[in-house]
Amino acid sequence: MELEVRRVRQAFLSGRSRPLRFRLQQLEALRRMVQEREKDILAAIASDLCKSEFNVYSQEVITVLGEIDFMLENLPEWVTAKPVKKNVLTMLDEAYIQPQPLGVVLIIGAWNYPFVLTIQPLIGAIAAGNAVIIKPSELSENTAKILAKLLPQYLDQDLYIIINGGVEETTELLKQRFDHIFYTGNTAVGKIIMEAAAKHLTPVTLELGGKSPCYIDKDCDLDIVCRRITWGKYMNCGQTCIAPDYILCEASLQNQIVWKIKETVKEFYGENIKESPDYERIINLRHFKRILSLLEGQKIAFGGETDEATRYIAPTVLTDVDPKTKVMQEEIFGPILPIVPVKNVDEAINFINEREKPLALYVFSHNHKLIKRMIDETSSGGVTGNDVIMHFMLNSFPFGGVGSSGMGAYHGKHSFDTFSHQRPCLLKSLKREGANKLRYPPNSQSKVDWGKFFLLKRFNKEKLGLLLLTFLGIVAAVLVKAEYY
Ligand SMILES: NC(=O)c1ccc[n+]([C@@H]2O[C@H](COP(=O)([O-])OP(=O)(O)OC[C@H]3O[C@@H](n4cnc5c(N)ncnc54)[C@H](O)[C@@H]3O)[C@@H](O)[C@H]2O)c1
Ligand SMILES: CCCCCCCC=O
Repeated sequence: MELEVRRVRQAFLSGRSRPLRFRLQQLEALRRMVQEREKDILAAIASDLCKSEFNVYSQEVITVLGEIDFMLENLPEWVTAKPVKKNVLTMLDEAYIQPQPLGVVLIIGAWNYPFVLTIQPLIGAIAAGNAVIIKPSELSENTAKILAKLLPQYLDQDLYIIINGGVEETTELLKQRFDHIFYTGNTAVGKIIMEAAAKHLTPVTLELGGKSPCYIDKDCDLDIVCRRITWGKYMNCGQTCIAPDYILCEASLQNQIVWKIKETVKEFYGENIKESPDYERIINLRHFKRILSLLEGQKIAFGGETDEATRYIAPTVLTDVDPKTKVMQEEIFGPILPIVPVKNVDEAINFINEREKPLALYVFSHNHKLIKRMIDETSSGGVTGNDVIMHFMLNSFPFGGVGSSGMGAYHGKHSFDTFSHQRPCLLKSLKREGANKLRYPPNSQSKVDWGKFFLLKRFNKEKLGLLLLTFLGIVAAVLVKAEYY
């Protein structure tokens, strides 16, 4: 590992990842890889998650291609230095912010959307001019293999390398020094990553998980609400970081919600869900057993059928769920949807605020004020009102968690910023030394007064015009004198 990281660092130090033209070429090459090897990529992801190729394309590939296009279009503007507002002390200087690459970045991907969650941060890291080590999740092994095969065929082989492996390899990798670590996965491992990063004072972006609540107000169109929730909950068999984890609603709505979700499940996946090309499977036996254990002691309103051999768990809804039970203590990350009755919106807000900050929050209501109130009085990584998942799709939004659901964010310009250092650059002249006398010792009351005048704006406004004119006169005189000599 040490040798590999050193090789990548050497490549970064060569400076070739920095020019805009090079970054654009690499992003174009990545786009070519996705387009030319689409079939191989679709097949690998489809086999990891028992997913139809249509679903792979619309859930992962489209986002990657959209992100590359967005970067190609905007990067020339983002990389340019931005002049900043100046103060009296710097009014004659050049002052700007220059985004610069951080250096060697480690990206650790997750298995549930193994392509987009690995490649989308890579796009940002390349765009910002970094060298990158990519560690895909070992659980989606076919995607990890195809990435290891294809990336070196299209991208610079020294600047962007892929290291495959599990916990042992990741642990070894984390001993090395990076300039940024970008991790997607569960909160427990997030803490391991942060601890390892702290040893080198390496900044981290942690894209973690949590229990994302869904509040359904009684003033809403339940048919539409249940259709949207059903789509977001059972997509990828519930293995989506921003899937609605549980529903909060008044008890009187519970039966209708159950019935409408049941009908929608039938409409989406047919009578025989196992046969549906749109219904995925649980990634492995460990997760399958973990999810089954969440059903113990619960009232199953519908669903609950399982098949260990194929790791099938039917879309399931639980009613009258006690918040103290296991299903409400950990992120479900599977196709089980508990409904927890609450008295009203106040109780729902308290319920959310008493728990860890979720990655997403969903509120359904015709009442715009109620949605705004929910937003104002709670905290979560992102919010969508009257829908689910959709805030992930808008790349002008920063995507990320807050509190235990993560830190930092990415997508679009936010990715570029995450992987850049915003370097303040102040360029002064060696002339005009007279104007600097104010800050050199010996200090005095009059210098302090002038400092207050210029920097703190503690002045009598009526005299401002006169003083400003005097000051400009002095500056002009100093300038003329400096040029003359
Ligand atoms: N915020 C997001 O964008 C996002 C996206 C996807 C998943 N998630 C969250 O991820 C979780 C599910 O993914 P997961 O954690 O099962 O993914 P995972 O098991 O694939 O782990 C993610 C990465 O961590 C590495 N890893 C695992 N154990 C490790 C250890 N002990 N030390 C060092 N590295 C280790 C793995 O090799 C892998 O590359 C859920 O909580 C979900 O909400 C979040
Ligand atoms: C179209 C759905 C994409 C959702 C990606 C969510 C990333 C977290 O798991």
